[in-house]
Order: sequence, then structure tokens, then C-alpha cells
Amino acid sequence: MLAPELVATAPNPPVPVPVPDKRRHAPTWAEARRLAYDCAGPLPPLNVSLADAVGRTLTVDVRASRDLPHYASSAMDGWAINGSGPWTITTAGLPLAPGEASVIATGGWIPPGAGAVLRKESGLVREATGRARQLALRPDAKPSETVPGKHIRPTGEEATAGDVLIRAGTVLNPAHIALAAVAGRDELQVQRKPIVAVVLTGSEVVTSGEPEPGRVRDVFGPQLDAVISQLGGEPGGHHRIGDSYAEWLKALAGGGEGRRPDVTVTTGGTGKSGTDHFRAAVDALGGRLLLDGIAMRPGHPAVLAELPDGRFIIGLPGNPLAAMMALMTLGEPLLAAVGNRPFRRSGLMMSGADVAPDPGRTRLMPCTFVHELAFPAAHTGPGMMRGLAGADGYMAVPPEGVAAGATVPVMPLPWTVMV
Ligand SMILES: Nc1nc2c(c(=O)[nH]1)N[C@H]1C(S)=C(S)[C@@H](COP(=O)(O)OP(=O)(O)OC[C@H]3O[C@@H](n4cnc5c(N)ncnc54)[C@H](O)[C@@H]3O)O[C@H]1N2
Ligand code: MOO
Repeated sequence: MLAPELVATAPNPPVPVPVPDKRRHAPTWAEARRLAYDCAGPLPPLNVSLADAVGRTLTVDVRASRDLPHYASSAMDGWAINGSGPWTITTAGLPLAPGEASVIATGGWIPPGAGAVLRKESGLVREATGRARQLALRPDAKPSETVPGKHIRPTGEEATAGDVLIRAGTVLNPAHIALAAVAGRDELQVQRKPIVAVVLTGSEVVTSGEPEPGRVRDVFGPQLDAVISQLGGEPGGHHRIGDSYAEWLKALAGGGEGRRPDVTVTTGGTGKSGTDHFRAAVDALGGRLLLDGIAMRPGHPAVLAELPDGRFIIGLPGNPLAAMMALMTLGEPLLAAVGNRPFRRSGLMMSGADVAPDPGRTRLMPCTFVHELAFPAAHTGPGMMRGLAGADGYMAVPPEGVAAGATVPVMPLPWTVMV
């Protein structure tokens, strides 16, 4: 559905990102995406078992260390034969002299001297008292049944030693894993996925049932791990805190239970009220803000920070749609960079509707794709989920707006394009 402009570029090494200057305008949506990609470098690779390698990206070519198959084998149940018959049946698995045959099963090793395999349906065994059993070609069998090489799978038929079987950069599917097993591998070297922890804030948030007035049902807990996985991350656990500075500091410092995350995503607390502690906690931990606000709506208070230990922190605003648009803007490129994947450029689609100008900011509008046109969805207030739930992607409408029929940048949603 997306236009071919949705192309990828090669990963770049991380580039130094200047500390945001408060006097400067907030970066645009496009600048914020690029900055989130450029600020991070890929994690080192790791070796995993074949079972754990599916869906991961291979980092070194898998080559055949020897010919595949590594021995000539029978393609049929029958007899290995030497010559054109009749044959004397001898012990299986031993070299065959001219005029000898021995029983062989499909996949069985072809003994030295065997020139072909006669399949069971084409042979006739004659019992001979006091003598070895005799094998003959059935009168109705094709004469070609005994030509050299018949029903033999030769050595190296699938690959020659040194052939590249799976290229580095391949996202491994189950058949790749099976091929690696055929090549004798027990482990594969793959790109490590970033571990992404979530810190959910807000003392008004409840996690089950229908909340009282003044309380809200948590929209992030149920969806974030799935989205993180779809963006190429490995969910690293949830931590719920209230609105106190001490809780924020402890949560961002980490060091508690579980694996050390590469990225922490926080929800809420990006505003400038007394209960919004993101910036103060990052500062107290010696971290720096790489980005503080984006010229877009919704999601403008989004923040991106880096701690001295190299951990990235993405601060999502509390408003549900604003948070998810901020995650698409910052999380998608950051996880791509850390996961050694290319930067995803936006596609271009024709807008199905007029969208009015909104000077100074990009509007991120969940949209549906109908007959190659992108239509803004309904129910897309910053606090809503309904519009996003029915959307195919989101439009990034520039400040000057867009007329129906004109092209507009469009991005897929993580669940409409899997990584
Ligand atoms: N005076 C101003 N007030 C606000 C501004 C502003 O510029 N000046 N910006 C507004 C915008 S835009 C946004 S977005 C929010 C950002 O708020 P925070 O990131 O500080 O988030 P909170 O204040 O904690 O919560 C905002 C909103 O989101 C709800 N929320 C939080 N967590 C959850 C959750 N897990 N599930 C569902 N809903 C959640 C929370 O209850 C609030 O309604 O600030 C605006 N205000
Ligand atoms: O911009 Mo807020 O981020 O609309 O909800």
C-alpha cells in the first residue's frame, strides 16, 4: 500500500548529538526521527541456539563447511547394484563386486562399487536353496532403472564446500534454521535485540476494571510490550511508580531486579508541573537530554535522554495517543539503530482529504488506506485510542496542511509492517 519511496538506507555509526538549546525551536518531526536514529550505534552480536535464532538477524554468512549432502545416498528403498544384473544379494553395507547387490533404504549410504539403486518395485528376488538369493530386473521394469547413478543422490548436490548458504543480514525464518542444522551448526551469530524496560507513572492509573472518576485505566501496560517487540526490541519488564521524585529517581537509576535494559521507556511526567520529574531525575543521574520536545502534535512534550552508562531513556507523554505517536517518532528509529537496522524513510501517499494548516508543527494523524489514498481517522484526540486502533498508518501533515489529492508523508504502524 505504501509508495515505493518507503525505502531504507544503510545504518550509520552514532554521531555526536548537541545538547538541546532552549532558545532554538524544537526539532521537527523529521529531525527528531533522524536524531533518534543517529544518536545510537548497534549493539554487539551474540551467539544463540538455533531454536532462539528464528526472527533474528544473522550477522555473519553461514557457509557450507563441506559438500552437502556429505555422502552419496539412496533416493529409494531397494537394492544397491553393481552392473546391469542379474545380481547376487550380499550383506548390506559392504563394498559390492560386479554382479552383486545389497538391500538399501532411502537415505542409506551407497557402498563402494554400487553404480545405481534398483527400487523395490523393479526387482524380483529368487530364493535359491543352499545359495545366496538372486535379484533380477522385473520383466515389466524400465531398462533405464539400472543406468549408472539411477536413484542415487550424489554428494554435493545441494552445496559445495564454501558455498554461502545464508547471507549475513538475513532475518532468519524456520527454514533457514533447518538449513543451518543441515550444515552442522548448533548456534548462529545474530544481532542482539535491545532490551526495553518500561516505567509506568501516575498515581491515578488503575490496572483493571472500570475506574472511578479521577482515575484512568492504564492504556500502556497492555500494549507496550507487543509494540516494543514489533519495533525489534525485547521487552525487559514493567515497573509501576507513583508521582514522587524519589520513585522516579529509583526507577530510572535501575539496578534492581532483571536484566539491565538498553532503553527505558517512561510514560507520563513529561510536563512541567510539580509531579513531572523526568528531567530532574535524568539530571540527577548525570544524564543529558538529547531532545526536549518536538514541533509536532500530539506528542510534543516527548523527551529523549542518555545516561552515563549508555542507556537511552524515551520519555513519552501521558496522553495515550500522544504517547504512541511519540513512541513511533523516537522509539522506532532508536530501536532500529540499536538493532543495526536501516533508517526507515517515510512513504508518500495521496491524501484523501484536506487538512488545514497548523503553523509551526507537524500533525501526526492516524489514517486508513482506501484505494491508495490516506484518510485521516476519526477519534484521534491526544487522549484517545479509538482512532489508532482502526488505523493502517499515520500521516505526518506538514505545518502548511495538505489538500485532498496532494501527497503527504505516511508511515506504517508497527503492526502493519513487522520488523
Ligand atoms: N499547562 C500545560 N499543561 C499541559 C501541557 C502544556 O503544554 N501546558 N501539555 C499537555 C500535553 S500536550 C500533554 S501530552 C500532557 C503531557 O503530560 P505528562 O507527560 O506530564 O503526563 P501526565 O500529566 O502524567 O498525564 C497526562 C494525561 O495522561 C493520562 N495518563 C497517564 N498515564 C496513563 C496511563 N498509563 N494510561 C492512561 N492514561 C494515562 C493522565 O491521567 C493524564 O490525563 O500534558 C498536557 N498538559
Ligand atoms: O501534544 Mo499532547 O502531546 O497533544 O497530548
